[in-house]
Amino acid sequence: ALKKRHMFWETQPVGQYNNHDGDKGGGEEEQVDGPIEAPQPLSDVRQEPYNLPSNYEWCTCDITDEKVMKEVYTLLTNNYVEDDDNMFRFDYSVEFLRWALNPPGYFPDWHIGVRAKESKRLVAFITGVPAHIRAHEKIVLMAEINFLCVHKKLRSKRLAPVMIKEVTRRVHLRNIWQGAYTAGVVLPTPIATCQYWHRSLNPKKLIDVGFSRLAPRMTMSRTIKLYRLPNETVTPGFRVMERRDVQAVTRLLQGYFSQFTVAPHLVDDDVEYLLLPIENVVNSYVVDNPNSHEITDFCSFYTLPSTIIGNENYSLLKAAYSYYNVATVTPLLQLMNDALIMAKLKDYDVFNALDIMQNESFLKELKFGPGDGHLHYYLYNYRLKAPLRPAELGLVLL
Ligand SMILES: CCCCCCCCCCCCCC(=O)CSCCNC(=O)CCNC(=O)[C@H](O)C(C)(C)COP(=O)(O)OP(=O)(O)OC[C@H]1O[C@@H](n2cnc3c(N)ncnc32)[C@H](O)[C@@H]1OP(=O)(O)O
Ligand SMILES: CN(C)Cc1n[nH]c2ccc(-c3ccc(F)cc3OCCn3ccnc3)cc12
Repeated sequence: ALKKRHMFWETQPVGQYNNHDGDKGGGEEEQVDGPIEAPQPLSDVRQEPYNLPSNYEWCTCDITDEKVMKEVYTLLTNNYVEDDDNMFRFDYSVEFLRWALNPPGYFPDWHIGVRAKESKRLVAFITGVPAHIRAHEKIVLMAEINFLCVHKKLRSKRLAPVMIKEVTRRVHLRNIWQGAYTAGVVLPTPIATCQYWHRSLNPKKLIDVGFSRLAPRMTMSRTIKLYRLPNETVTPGFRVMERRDVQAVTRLLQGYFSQFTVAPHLVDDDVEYLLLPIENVVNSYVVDNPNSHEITDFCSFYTLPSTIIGNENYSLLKAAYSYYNVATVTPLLQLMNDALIMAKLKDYDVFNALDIMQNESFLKELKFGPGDGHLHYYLYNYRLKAPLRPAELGLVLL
């Protein structure tokens, strides 16, 4: 069969199919894990931005500026990722975007926009945030790339490669040479391909909007009963995470991540920033053992609604996404069921999870159903000897 050509990606330091009959390049010599290209001297990095089509200009989007954030929000809510049937489109909120783009050590000039010179309208966007990511036993400072978006009216003009080269250039100027990203599309070359799963919390709404369908021989009332959850959690000591829990949660996470081949390397400041609860952005809970007062377990989910495209009764699908969860005493199944109970109490319609980490151990039993697509994980300028199984992945990108 004809192999799909990637005229841009074949020029990039990513895993390639060298000859196009599909067998892996690299021939006989042993593939080792590690950078594909060596770092360049900073004086060799292109100093000026890449050329944009005339009538367009680069801008740096200041995420502390309310007006700019509104423009970013509006571009994304109208032009960002849709599901395969174009029924839903991610609706990242302004608070969520500010949280996602502002982690400790962030670089303002990695929040890159493209504006039309005349109207000054924001027509494209791409972001990077720095993160320490461990691959096997190596901790590498990488750029996590996200929110690549070109306005629907400017698609298929090869603008995306320019955006990618520009963010790469700015990352290089900070002496960082690796990147990490995920996408629903297949590109050269995934380090892992994961499946997403959905757990209905409000089955009636999900069926009304066409997100899910009534199972054969099931009535609506039977379906509502099937997904019903108690209105309080069952684990003794289960409570909202507080600042005083940060050190304990960091220790739990570092221990938990050590089993995965690729995982974030989080320190207290990261945990405090990423995992302390923020209303409508991220919810996190600990199990504080009532006797020992030891923090033995942790679970979290983030808030990412989707616009329901063209439905007259509902405009928004309120979705919770499983984030990081560590169970050392409480069974993971019970901990995640408590997370579902909290999500239902907070009026989410659906709870989503990838089959990464140990998630496969609870998905079916907690009545998750498989989603209709995949999420592919990628590293830039870093080769892994072999692709990973989802269970070997400990990294969640927003
Ligand atoms: C050292 C640090 C390194 C940092 C950098 C690391 C790398 C970071 C990489 C970025 C990671 C982002 C992660 C992220 O944000 C999470 S994935 C979400 C991406 N965004 C969306 O899906 C929003 C809706 N779609 C759009 O806005 C456009 O369709 C986009 C902008 C996606 C493509 O615009 P377009 O008008 O439809 O297309 P052209 O401009 O004509 O360009 C076509 C070329 O773009 C390649 N393409 C398409 N989708 C891609 C995707 N999701 N990643 C990478 N490449 C993607 C495609 O394969 C082709 O190249 P090829 O000919 O070689 O096949
Ligand atoms: C990760 N981050 C980079 C955003 C992103 N980009 N591309 C994607 C493709 C799938 C998922 C995803 C990840 C986990 C999950 F449980 C469900 C998902 O998508 C459902 C299908 N869908 C797509 C859009 N609206 C609904 C996220 C993303």
